[in-house]
Amino acid sequence: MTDLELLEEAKKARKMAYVPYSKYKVGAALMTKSGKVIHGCNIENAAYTPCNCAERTAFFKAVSEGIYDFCKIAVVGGFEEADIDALCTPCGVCRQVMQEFCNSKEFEIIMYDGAKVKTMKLEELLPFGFGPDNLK
Ligand SMILES: O=c1ccn([C@H]2C[C@H](O)[C@@H](CO)O2)c(=O)[nH]1
Ligand SMILES: [Zn+2]
Repeated sequence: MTDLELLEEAKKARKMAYVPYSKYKVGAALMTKSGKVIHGCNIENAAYTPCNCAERTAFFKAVSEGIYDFCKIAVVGGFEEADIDALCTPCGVCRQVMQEFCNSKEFEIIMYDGAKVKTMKLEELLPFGFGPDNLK
């Protein structure tokens, strides 16, 4: 699957976003090394703190099913009524979750601003990250 196709999967995932508070819908499509795609959307909460980002929804869905061989993730975000108009970069918490399960030199984050695709390695988004290797 190409990066553009994975972005299309993220757009499909975005349709499920539960965002009564921010109205900002995010979709993620997480791909494994064997080509399986796991969708995630952001899920908000009246108490705000329990809000879950689209990226973490995808990761936790996968891990809860025993899937760990992650290859890349596509992320798209934008306000409910608008299209995807600006780059939606993963928040710090989601970057940390990626660090837990992915090789930061290899794992790619694919983003889209409505016109251009931007692909970054996790290592670029989270330099000097603290992860499982630090506790070995
Ligand atoms: O990369 C991001 C950035 C934000 N959000 C969500 C969290 C919240 O529901 C809304 C506004 O921050 O967007 C994500 O899901 N992923
Ligand atoms: Zn996040």
